[in-house]
Amino acid sequence: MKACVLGAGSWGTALANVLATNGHDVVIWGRDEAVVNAINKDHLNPRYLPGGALSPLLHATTDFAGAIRDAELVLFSVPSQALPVLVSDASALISQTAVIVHAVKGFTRPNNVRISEHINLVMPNVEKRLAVLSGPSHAEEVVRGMPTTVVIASASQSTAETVQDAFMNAQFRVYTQADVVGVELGGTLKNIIALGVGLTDGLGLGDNTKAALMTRGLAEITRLGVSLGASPLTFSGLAGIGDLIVTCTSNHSRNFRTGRLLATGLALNEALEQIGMAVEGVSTTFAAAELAQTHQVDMPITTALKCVLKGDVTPGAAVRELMQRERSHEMEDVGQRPLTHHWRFS
Ligand SMILES: NC(=O)c1ccc[n+]([C@@H]2O[C@H](COP(=O)([O-])OP(=O)(O)OC[C@H]3O[C@@H](n4cnc5c(N)ncnc54)[C@H](O)[C@@H]3O)[C@@H](O)[C@H]2O)c1
Ligand SMILES: O=P(O)(O)OC[C@H](O)CO
Repeated sequence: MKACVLGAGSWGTALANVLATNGHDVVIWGRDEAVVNAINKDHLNPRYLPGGALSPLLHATTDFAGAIRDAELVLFSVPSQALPVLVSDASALISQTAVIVHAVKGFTRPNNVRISEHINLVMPNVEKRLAVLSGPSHAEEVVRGMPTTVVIASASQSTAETVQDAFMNAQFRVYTQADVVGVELGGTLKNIIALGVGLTDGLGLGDNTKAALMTRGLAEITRLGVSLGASPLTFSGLAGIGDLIVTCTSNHSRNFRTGRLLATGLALNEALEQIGMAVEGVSTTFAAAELAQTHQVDMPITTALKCVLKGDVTPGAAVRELMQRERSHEMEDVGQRPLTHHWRFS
């Protein structure tokens, strides 16, 4: 299969490498000439994946149109903020029969639209050729061939299976799913919770706190997901709890590490500069807080984190506020729960 990967950062490089290892004819497009040259000459991407040896069959280019031309599979793998321009630029170049995949974990801003929703708006009639790749998968481990499982969701079973076949190998196991909304939202919303868990780690709080945030975080992202049309079951799968675990417990996670840096007193822009890569959880926190308001979904952790990111409250005060809300029944909020808590600082 002739495949084109748009985005030569950590995830685009790791996924392109999986396709190249599987024997596909892969070209990866990047805007940074130094990264492109390193992939072609040294079979490395030291800027984004230090030490990860790449397949010598993987070819990189800065020629956007040339990369897309004749591709049977086009994969978008850039941060969500870069996605809309890229989709607009690529839409007229992508073949009418190509399968389109995206691996982006975020919303478009400021309208808070899911990425596949955005692609469907810009490229009408692609829904049956469009798939989402998500799940617990740090690029650093994928490029080293560590056993990894992901999920491909599409409105078309045949498209999902085509993409499954393209990526699947002995180290990279791919499941299919029909719940596009749930798979997209699971991978996107877990980043909020990873930021929060990183904050508590940075504050020196314990494992009880992390487990509480992960569990109650899953409850609230599921509530929002269900109100946006996702199946609650998807949140107990790879794109839900699977990705939540890997992001909240790993030093590879840029979201987790950003939270930890914020707890040391760094300003948000300083923390993001230090990470130097996509930290989707920041814009996702604001997007989710707005969606929660619109859909009247109770998301106390997201609301507290939004206030911390805005600098309206310290991380310690946010934890205290979360712990001292009015008493509640754990399973009362499996479905949608109306907003009840009035935030002092929201
Ligand atoms: N890194 C991972 O392990 C991982 C795993 C799963 C999903 N994701 C998701 O994949 C998406 C991409 O993240 P990443 O980890 O590759 O980020 P990254 O920071 O490692 O790389 C981003 C890449 O996008 C490029 N880019 C940024 N702005 C651009 C623009 N305006 N136009 C063109 N290219 C631009 C950068 O040059 C870089 O090559 C994110 O939504 C992320 O959540 C990442
Ligand atoms: O490094 P993060 O926090 O963007 O997480 C990467 C992946 O989404 C983990 O599945």
